[in-house]
Amino acid sequence: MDIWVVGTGYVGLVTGLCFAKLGHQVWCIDQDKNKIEALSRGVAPIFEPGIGELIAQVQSQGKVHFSTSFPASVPVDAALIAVGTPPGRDGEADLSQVFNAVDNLALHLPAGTLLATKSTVPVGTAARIRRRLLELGRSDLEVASVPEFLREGSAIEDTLTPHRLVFGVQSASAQNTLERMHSGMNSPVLVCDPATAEMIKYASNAFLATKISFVNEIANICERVGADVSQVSVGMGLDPRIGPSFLRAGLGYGGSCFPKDTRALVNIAGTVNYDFTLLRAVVEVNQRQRMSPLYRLLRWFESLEGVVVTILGVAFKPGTDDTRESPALDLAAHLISHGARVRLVDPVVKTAHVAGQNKPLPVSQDVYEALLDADAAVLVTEWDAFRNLDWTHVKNLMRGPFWFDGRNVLDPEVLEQAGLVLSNIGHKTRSQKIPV
Ligand SMILES: NC(=O)C1=CN([C@@H]2O[C@H](COP(=O)(O)OP(=O)(O)OC[C@H]3O[C@@H](n4cnc5c(N)ncnc54)[C@H](O)[C@@H]3O)[C@@H](O)[C@H]2O)C=CC1
Ligand SMILES: O=C(O)[C@H]1O[C@H](OP(=O)(O)OP(=O)(O)OC[C@H]2O[C@@H](n3ccc(=O)[nH]c3=O)[C@H](O)[C@@H]2O)[C@H](O)[C@@H](O)[C@@H]1O
Repeated sequence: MDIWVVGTGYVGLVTGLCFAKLGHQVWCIDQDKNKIEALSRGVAPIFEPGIGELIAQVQSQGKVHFSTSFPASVPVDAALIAVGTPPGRDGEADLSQVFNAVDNLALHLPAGTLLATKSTVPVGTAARIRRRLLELGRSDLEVASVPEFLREGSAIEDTLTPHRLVFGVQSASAQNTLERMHSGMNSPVLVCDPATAEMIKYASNAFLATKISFVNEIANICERVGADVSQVSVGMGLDPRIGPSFLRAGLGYGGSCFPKDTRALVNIAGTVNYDFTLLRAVVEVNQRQRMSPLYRLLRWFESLEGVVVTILGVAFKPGTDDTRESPALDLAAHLISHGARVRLVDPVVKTAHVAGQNKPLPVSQDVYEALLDADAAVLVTEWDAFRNLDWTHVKNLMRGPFWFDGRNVLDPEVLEQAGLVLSNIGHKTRSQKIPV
């Protein structure tokens, strides 16, 4: 099949490459000239495991093409919209990129082509797209919703072998086009109407976010009653009705999707006069959770004026260079506003945009250099590179012994043997010095 993918970000690029790997002819179209130039030279504009090799493979087979404009006289069976849907002022999804893409596609797609959204869009967007196409005199295009469920860091595997495919369609021919497009993927398929498909995407992200905020609340209570949240999670997860995933307590969820999609769903509910009380609480808990290292540091130092704090991890999770809504950036901004001197270290992120700073902050790639003369350290992102440090060397490098493990991946005993003091989330504090 001939497929156009509009938007070559974390979703569009991986989607386009994976369809090319499945044997389709794919055009990846993006308005960002730098991205397209890099991709045309075989250079990935994002960090994602395996992406460089996949670009090389499908480019050498002539299966993928990159362009800033819509190709003329090129056949196309389906166009996928994978542009951004960032949060607007009240948390609602800003659909300007989506409708810009729709307007452009309306000028270029031949009659009968399927136009499907991969972007996460509010319920009712497919209907709005259909109305927009009618205004533009394009009632001859099919509209569908094919939400994307990939995770950054395992995006290629998630795309080639998804846990499920959701086809939100209104006609047998749209369903047929999507089935041909995804043939080769051995995944369960749910066929439904577009509004239901759009809701499945938001409901899934909101539910996962709810699990995370729930376990974080449990963690905070564990600290106060002397229980161990890691074991609580294991114990809960052994029940197949609960399952073990998304029960890792920590600094809460970040990234380009959970924070924005939870707020967008609260907003969607509001537009139909429904107060999504539970999800509002999930969002609030997440925001509060991010601040736990700040409060712990304030109790340890009393004042943070001039205190040097090293933040380990700037990406919102390991395996990606994405810093959107990363807890590290929030924490850095708050520490700086309390007078602390913040150092950042991450294996792949090179600079960080921290609120209140007029230029991006540098991010070191050398963890030992970043810890030299630090008064305290906070692990925010659980990159493997931070798990097995030479702790005696770390102790000798640092000016103070205080560590906060925001992801519960460090062994308190090992750090204590090296003379460090470790505080983490949801465990009884071993050192009397650390108040909960
Ligand atoms: N990042 C993720 O892990 C996932 C994201 N999603 C959803 O997928 C959508 C895209 O997300 P990302 O790929 O992360 O965004 P992104 O910001 O990385 O990429 C969006 C791309 O679209 C391009 N673009 C914007 N308007 C355009 C237009 N009119 N024509 C051509 N190109 C245009 C931008 O230049 C950019 O390269 C969002 O709705 C997001 O919620 C869904 C599942 C996973
Ligand atoms: O819509 C999206 O964009 C995507 O959002 C998430 O994927 P992603 O944001 O890449 O990352 P996750 O692995 O889900 O982690 C999200 C955040 O939750 C945090 N998390 C995750 C799991 C957990 O147990 N605890 C926890 O705090 C992570 O640290 C991270 O900050 C979903 O998992 C994908 O299915 C979805 O497609």
